[in-house]
Amino acid sequence: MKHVRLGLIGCGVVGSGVLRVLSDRGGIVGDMLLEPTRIAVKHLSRPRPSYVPREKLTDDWRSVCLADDVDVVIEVMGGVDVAHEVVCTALRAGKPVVTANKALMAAYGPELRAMARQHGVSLRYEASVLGGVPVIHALETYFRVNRITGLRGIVNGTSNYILTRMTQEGASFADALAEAQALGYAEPDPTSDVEGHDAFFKLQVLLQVLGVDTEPLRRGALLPTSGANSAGTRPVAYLAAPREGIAHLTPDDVERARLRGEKLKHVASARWREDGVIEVRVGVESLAPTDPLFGIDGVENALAITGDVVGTVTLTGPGAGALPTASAVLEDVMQWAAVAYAGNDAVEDELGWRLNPSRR
Ligand SMILES: NC(=O)C1=CN([C@@H]2O[C@H](COP(=O)(O)OP(=O)(O)OC[C@H]3O[C@@H](n4cnc5c(N)ncnc54)[C@H](OP(=O)(O)O)[C@@H]3O)[C@@H](O)[C@H]2O)C=CC1
Ligand SMILES: N[C@@H](CC=O)C(=O)O
Repeated sequence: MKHVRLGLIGCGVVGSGVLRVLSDRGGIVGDMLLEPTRIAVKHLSRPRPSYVPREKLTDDWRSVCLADDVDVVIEVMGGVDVAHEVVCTALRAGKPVVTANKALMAAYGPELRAMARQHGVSLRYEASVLGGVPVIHALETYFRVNRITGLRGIVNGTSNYILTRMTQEGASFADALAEAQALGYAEPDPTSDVEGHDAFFKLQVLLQVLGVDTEPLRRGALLPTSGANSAGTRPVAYLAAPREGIAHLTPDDVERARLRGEKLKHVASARWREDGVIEVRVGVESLAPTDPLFGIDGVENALAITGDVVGTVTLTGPGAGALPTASAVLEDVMQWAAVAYAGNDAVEDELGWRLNPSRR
């Protein structure tokens, strides 16, 4: 049995979820023994669940990234600036990294992937989009025959949970948000969820996986009235309308949609145009029962991927929460381990093909 030593940076909702899964299974996942050897947190004295090995806690994340007894660094602390330093430190030290951090990947994805390649190590981020649903894996390894022409989804569990509770139970926005926080769905700062930032980050990560230039999105750039054509070889994405969240919605808005037989949903979408420009929208839509996203309720997420040959394929599943996200994090660890320990180079080639133009 192969022994894989994990260094966790962060032990909140997601980090604790990872430790709970490992504790429940005695560390054995497939043919690997996964052992958390070091765990970095911010507040050493904070109460933790019983399955968190307190003797392994430190408030020095750098020592975890550089430790000889850490084979893989798992970044589940959130935020951007320190997380960026964490991931760069680990990659430069030759450690593979698994992260759940979409804010980080939206801002620094291209740089971090390049750094990982330069140092010959793996960087995986399945948990950053759609929680437990393997959508990044699907986009990286499948859809080669198809030219993708559209992505459309409900990609923020907190917003969907709030809107569902308001629609079905008449709950107040504040109560539903408090529930989403208690259930571990919301970001440490839930403004990111309810103002649409989180969904926007996730769409940027997905577009990056598909080789799209997301730099204008990072700047919040709206589609120029002219001259938006892609001059280069890569498609370029722009916002077709300002990003919108759900925080401005009133109970009356929700009720009016319900009386029409519709539901208000927070939807993120990207549409590929013939001229190489991709139009991105992140905002509220009133969905009719015929819409494939109409039945996606609660913390459930969905992504409809449209290809020119297959038509539309929709992936759905739990979009947030400790265990679904821990599942995605540990699947990434196992994906890396399959390459590193089983010598299965084909897996690495599969996962890297779309990001490395020489493999296209
Ligand atoms: N919650 C979810 O459902 C999902 C979350 N994610 C992503 O996962 C990441 C973590 O989210 P979540 O677990 O909910 O967040 P939490 O706020 O629950 O946990 C954050 C953890 O990071 C630790 N931390 C913060 N700053 C530092 C620091 N400087 N050094 C060391 N540790 C630090 C905190 O320490 P302490 O405990 O001491 O405060 C805490 O343990 C985010 O990027 C989020 O976007 C992705 C998918 C789903
Ligand atoms: N806060 C996020 C967590 C998962 O990415 C959400 O609600 O979707």
